[in-house]
Amino acid sequence: MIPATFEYVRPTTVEEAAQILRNAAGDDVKLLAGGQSLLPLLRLRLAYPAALIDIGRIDELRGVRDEPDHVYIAAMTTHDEVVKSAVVQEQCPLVALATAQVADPAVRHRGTFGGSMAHADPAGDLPAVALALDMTFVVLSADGTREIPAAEFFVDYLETALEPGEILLGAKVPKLGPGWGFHYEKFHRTAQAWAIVGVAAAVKRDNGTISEGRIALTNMGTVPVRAFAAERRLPGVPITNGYGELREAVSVAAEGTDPPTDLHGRPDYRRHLAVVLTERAVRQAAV
Ligand SMILES: Cc1cc2nc3c(=O)[nH]c(=O)nc-3n(C[C@H](O)[C@H](O)[C@H](O)COP(=O)(O)OP(=O)(O)OC[C@H]3O[C@@H](n4cnc5c(N)ncnc54)[C@H](O)[C@@H]3O)c2cc1C
Repeated sequence: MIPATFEYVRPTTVEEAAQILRNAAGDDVKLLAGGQSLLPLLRLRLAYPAALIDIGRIDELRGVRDEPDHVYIAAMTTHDEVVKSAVVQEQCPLVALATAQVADPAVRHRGTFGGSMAHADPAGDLPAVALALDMTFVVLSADGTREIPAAEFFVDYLETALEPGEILLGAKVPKLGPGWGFHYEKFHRTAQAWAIVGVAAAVKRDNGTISEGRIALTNMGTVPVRAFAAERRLPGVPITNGYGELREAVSVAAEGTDPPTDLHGRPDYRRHLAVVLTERAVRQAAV
């Protein structure tokens, strides 16, 4: 289908984009990042904004910065740039591991880190990573910048804590330091498909046991979910070949989730997958 008619503007600075957004208050205006989620919605006429603000030419919204206690990933950094960033690979490898599993190379060259977070698709791979790593989102609002912890950012299906007129500038990814291992386990039909269920795991190892773990689940509800019940059971689990204690610890991984029913599975199937994939993710992260 052909999208409904819309105005198109392409600012070159964040301030210009913010001004256009402010002037358009009340009108249905959308930011256009990589277009990989928004353009299909337009073509299907599931969205028909009066205007699109293309932020693709704003240089200050691109890039990765290595700061003393965090890595800053700017919103318009493409998935491909994130995967290839040496800073991301070294300082926050979970982001690189998960982003490498987003869609296919064509989508990764256009789609952006910030677009994935702002779109907040529960089947998207990066929101769960944001939760597992306790990222902080940096947002430009009418009164200046404000910060939103990942735990408060994803509000509902395709809905975030971003207010109308706000622009996601980027995210701070805390550096977790030595001893941590990471893995993103994704169960999908084909190599480039969306997750039926995904698991982001960060595990701290200490003298042959797990001393701390963080687990977040993709597509187990309308928003990504932290598997706190399983996390609480991880400290003290030995990292051995048998892993009987690990299996026992992660058996509660799906507790508190509300997975969807769709063509790819019912909630009980997804809960089963969440447990199996959590065991795999933690095991991989711990070695
Ligand atoms: C075939 C296909 C397969 C895919 N498979 C996967 C997959 O397996 N895993 C996965 O995680 N994703 C997948 N995606 C989605 C992809 O990751 C997109 O990149 C992502 O969902 C949206 O990013 P974008 O830059 O294209 O944003 P856009 O589509 O341009 O925008 C999405 C939404 O976010 C808003 N927005 C964008 N940037 C900002 C900002 N800076 N501030 C405020 N609001 C903003 C827009 O207004 C819009 O509402 C797939 C997409 C396609 C087309």
